[in-house]
Amino acid sequence: MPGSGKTTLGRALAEHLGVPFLDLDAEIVARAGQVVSAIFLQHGEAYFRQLEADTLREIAAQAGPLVLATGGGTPCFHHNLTVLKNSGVTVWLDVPVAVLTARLAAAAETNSRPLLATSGPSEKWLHETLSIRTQFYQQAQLRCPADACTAAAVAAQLAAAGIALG
Ligand SMILES: Nc1ncnc2c1ncn2[C@@H]1O[C@H](COP(=O)(O)OP(=O)(O)OP(=O)(O)O)[C@@H](O)[C@H]1O
Ligand SMILES: O=C(O)C1=C[C@@H](O)[C@@H](O)[C@H](O)C1
Ligand SMILES: [Mg+2]
Repeated sequence: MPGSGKTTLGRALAEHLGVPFLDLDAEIVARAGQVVSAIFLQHGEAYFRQLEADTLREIAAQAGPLVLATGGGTPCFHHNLTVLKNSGVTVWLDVPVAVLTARLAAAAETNSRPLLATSGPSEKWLHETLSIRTQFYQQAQLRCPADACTAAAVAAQLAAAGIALG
């Protein structure tokens, strides 16, 4: 979900594991030459979802281990969850709406997320969206609850499950 800590944890996990980190939204922005909000505004969500699906498939086809922070909606469109499952270990950052709301509000206050400051997801949107998306998120191989979303905790889950990267 937006604000669940994908970028923060993803970067830390990549460092912990000694592999590169990629952020799918950032890759989409680099390809499109436009920020995500501008892609949505100018071309609409369907266009963004196609770009997201295409970019994901390009990354999945790359050789070499990496940690990928997806967008919040990525696993819910264009059979992307199958692509993710077939190419790596999937991790669900299971963070309650109350925590997401507090984090997103704090981030908007610092103005680091100008879009959220004006039209970011409301608590209502977060509730409705999480309830629709849970069916996808819960298919992740690993689940990391909000209070245990650390790189070391995920690495320990990977080790306990006998999953080696490479
Ligand atoms: N485990 C955590 N505990 C407390 N705060 C956290 C944690 N992880 C991330 N945060 C904070 O929550 C906010 C959102 O984190 P982050 O940007 O990593 O989330 P995201 O899932 O990548 O968001 P987005 O959907 O915008 O890409 C940031 O202000 C970050 O500092
Ligand atoms: O949750 C979502 O649907 C999204 C999350 C962002 O990471 C972006 O991928 C985009 O804004 C859509
Ligand atoms: Mg992020």
